[in-house]
Formats: sequence, C-alpha cells, structure tokens
Amino acid sequence: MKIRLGENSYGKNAIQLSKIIRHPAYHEFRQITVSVSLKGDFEEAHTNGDNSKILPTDTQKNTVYALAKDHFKSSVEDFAIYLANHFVSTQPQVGTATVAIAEHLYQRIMLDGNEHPHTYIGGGSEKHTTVVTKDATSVSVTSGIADLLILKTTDSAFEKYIKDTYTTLKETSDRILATKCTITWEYDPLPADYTEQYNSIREVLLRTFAGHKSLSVQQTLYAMGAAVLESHANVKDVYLEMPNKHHIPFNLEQFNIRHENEIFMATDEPYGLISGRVTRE
Ligand SMILES: O=c1[nH]c(=O)c2[nH]c(=O)[nH]c2[nH]1
Repeated sequence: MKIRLGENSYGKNAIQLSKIIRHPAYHEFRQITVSVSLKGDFEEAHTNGDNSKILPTDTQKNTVYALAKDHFKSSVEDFAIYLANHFVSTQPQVGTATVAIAEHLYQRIMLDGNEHPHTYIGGGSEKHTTVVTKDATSVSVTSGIADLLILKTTDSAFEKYIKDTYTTLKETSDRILATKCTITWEYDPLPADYTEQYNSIREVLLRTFAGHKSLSVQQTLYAMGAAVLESHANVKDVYLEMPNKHHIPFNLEQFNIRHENEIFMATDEPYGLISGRVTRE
C-alpha cells in the first residue's frame, strides 16, 4: 500500500506576550496572544523522524519574545508581518509562515478627567486580530475583531418566517438584538497604517449595527459587511460570525403584570449562529 503525507504544518500556539512601552509622561501597555505556523519541507521529519529541518516550536516561541523588544511597536499587523518574514527569510526549508495575533485591549483609566499614566482598564472580551500569511513572494493580511459584544434595545424585528407544526417562536416587531461577533476582512492592497484602518472599519461596523432597522440578524450581517466594502476600497471581503445572544421576553402576564417589553431572560445556550461572507462581485 502506498501512503503519503498530505498537507502539514507545525508551530507554537497561544504565546502570551505583554509589553510596556515607556514614554516619559506615561506607559503604553499591550497584551497579545501570538500563534506561529510553518509549512515547508518537513516530509522527512514525518516519514523518517529526521529533525534536521525542524526549528523547534520552543525556539519559535522564544523568537516571538526576542523580536518583540524592537519590532512590536505599533500595530499587531506590522509585528505579524515582521515575524512571518523572519521565519521565511531565515529558514530556507520554510515555504509559508502564518502568524496570527489577537490583541487584548486596554485603556488607561480616567481619573479627575485625565488618563492615568500607568493604570489601565480592560476592554472586555473584544480583541483586535490579524492573520498574516507570508511566502517568498507574497503576503496576505486578514484582520478583524473577535468577541465584540454589542446590543441594541430596539430597531430589531423578526417576523414573517416559516411557521410549521413545531413553531412556537412568536413574531416580534421590537426585540433586543445582541451578538458577540467575530468579524474578519482581507486587505488588498495592504494599507500603510493598519491601526487607522482598523479604527475606521470598526467605527463603520458599529455605526451600521446601531443605525440598521434590522429585520433579522442575517440582514444586519449583510448590511455591516456591505458598509465596510462600500467605505473601504482596500478591503476585499468581510466575513462575519454573529451568534444571536437571545434575550427572551419573560412572561409577566402569568402574575397579572402587564408585559411592556421591559423584562427579558438572557440565555447562553442554545443560541442561533448566523455567519456569512460579504464580497465584491
Ligand atoms: O434574526 C434571526 N434570524 C433567524 O434565523 C432566527 N431564528 C430564530 O429563532 N430567531 C432568529 N432571529
């Protein structure tokens, strides 16, 4: 029987790195999770146990910490590109390096109307993500937002869907719309300033979510993706995952209390999961 090795990769996942950038008047604090994955000439490692072309994942991890000192200064995208390029250009057996970074967001706390110089508040579950894939001739950058918890208390309906024997869901013209969404977009061409692009795309996403008169999560998902493509010529496509964080109206009428769409029961599971890619024709 002929057996052969198929597609393979290896690397270090979930490297936790924090950095203080000390400015004279204040400190910047950054916290990231980095994953490295390498593809290349690793056939012999798998079939013969020959490790002569293996850069240990432990060394990959150490490289991330070492290079962060001088090269993690601005955006996570710039650092990911630097790291991916390092592995491709210093290791001839590596054909493609993929570096994924998720940044955990912190802001300096406000005290007496001023940002405190060295004390921070976390940004909740939201993360700024990037996945950079680099080979000898090309680089791709897909950035995004992960676990962004957003909610609106009106301008969301869900009506006129299929009703069959098993339907119990009541139509609503005014419900809570809540999601902890993960959104990614590919840049093409690559921007000069990733942080500026990220902030501007994030604002378009939030503005669209807020302003959209939603007939369903599906429709809001499409509107958010389309708004990014309409406002950012260098975004090739947008992928959105929007779990529906249900807030179910609680039946107060069983206690003879009038239901005025004010009291809900938040449920974690099961949850609707709506996902979709919005792209240019
Ligand atoms: O926006 C929605 N889309 C659905 O497909 C769906 N299904 C459901 O039960 N509630 C909702 N809400």
